[in-house]
Amino acid sequence: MTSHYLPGFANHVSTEAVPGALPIGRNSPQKVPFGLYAEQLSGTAFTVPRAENRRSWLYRMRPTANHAPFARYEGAKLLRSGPFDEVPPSPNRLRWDPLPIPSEPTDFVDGLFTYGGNGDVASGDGCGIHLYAANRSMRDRVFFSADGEMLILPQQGNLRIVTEMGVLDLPPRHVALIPRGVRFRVEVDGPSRGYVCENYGHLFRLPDLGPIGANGLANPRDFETSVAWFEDRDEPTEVIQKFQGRLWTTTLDHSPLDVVAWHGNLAPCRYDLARFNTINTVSFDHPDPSIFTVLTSPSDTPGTANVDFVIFPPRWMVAEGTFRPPWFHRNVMSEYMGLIEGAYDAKEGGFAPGGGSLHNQMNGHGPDVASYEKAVDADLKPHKIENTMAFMFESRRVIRPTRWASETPLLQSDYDEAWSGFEKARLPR
Ligand SMILES: O=C(O)Cc1cc(O)ccc1O
Ligand SMILES: [Fe+2]
Repeated sequence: MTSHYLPGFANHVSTEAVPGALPIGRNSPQKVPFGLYAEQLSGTAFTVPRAENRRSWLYRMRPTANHAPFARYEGAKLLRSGPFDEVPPSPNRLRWDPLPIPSEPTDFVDGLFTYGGNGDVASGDGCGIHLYAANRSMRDRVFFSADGEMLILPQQGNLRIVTEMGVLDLPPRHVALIPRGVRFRVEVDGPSRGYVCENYGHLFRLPDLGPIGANGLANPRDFETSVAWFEDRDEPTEVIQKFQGRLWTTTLDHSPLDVVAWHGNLAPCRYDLARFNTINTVSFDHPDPSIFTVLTSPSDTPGTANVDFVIFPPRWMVAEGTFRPPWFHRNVMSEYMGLIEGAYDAKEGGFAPGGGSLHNQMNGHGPDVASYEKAVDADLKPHKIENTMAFMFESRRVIRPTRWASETPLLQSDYDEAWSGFEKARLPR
């Protein structure tokens, strides 16, 4: 199996795995080539403005509609959805050690652990924040979320995400975006761990660039969209769906990854975070982290994101007369952070790849004592931060941890110590 890609973010593309499979000039001809079945998959309401409208037409070997009833699925026991009301949301700064790789055979679906989230799947806003830890590929089963699109960030292990609309190879430092409803299986090549943002709200899009201009940050051409690929496999295949926060299962007598051709602007894509054109100060002061936004899911209030996906990539630090790491702050937005590799410049210890932290609305955080002292004493020569890739899911709504995330021994009980022991300022007498 080879994977190929088409360049661009949310472009209108046409792709066929068998020449002649894609109808020309109309979406739903009386007779589809080869007896394929035409199916529209919409990601936005039909009548949203054209610039926001996302949908694709799929041409498949059997209609999706042909299935037995779904019954409740009892795996993935720690997967949760909004509303997140198992425990009162904590104002405390929380940090978790890396999620261990399971010792039992576990695939991507059963290896999903929800740390928290906000909003509500029923009203279509907010997000769920999950980690996965898996050691085997999904076999004879596929998954989809009817509750939101899934942003997947591997931290350890290469993923191959085999979807209805093509194949994405996804090593660490890449991100994949799988539209709501698209069925996929995740194949692993060994112990695998990573982060998932399940976005219940408006679809992720590239942020506006304002005075930055027409280029910069994540450039559209660097997103890679899958091309049509299918399997003609008449073997029992389980379909697990997440619907209104719960998992459901049914079994088909064939693989539903049978889309021979498709066209449209709603499709899985991937992006190599190394392509991010990082923009930062060349004078003084540490900019607001919005300068590092890769993708944003807007809310209905302009500039106030349902979720921003933000990265802290390798970059030159050149600011003069400046405290260079992130400053102390209390924000109206809430922040979940994870680490793909290396270390983060605001934390000298305790924030490890595969771990995570949560800093909720109005609760003070910033550099720990050790990174503060190091930065205050630093010789401010140009300096390159290398071998690092932290990220943030930042949201207008408080991120409410799940019961599991609030009670797991992975939660660091001493996290507040990161900010204890700062010397009192000395005022002139
Ligand atoms: O480390 C954090 O808390 C994230 C963060 C980074 C930054 O550069 C500025 C503000 C901010 O919240
Ligand atoms: Fe922060």
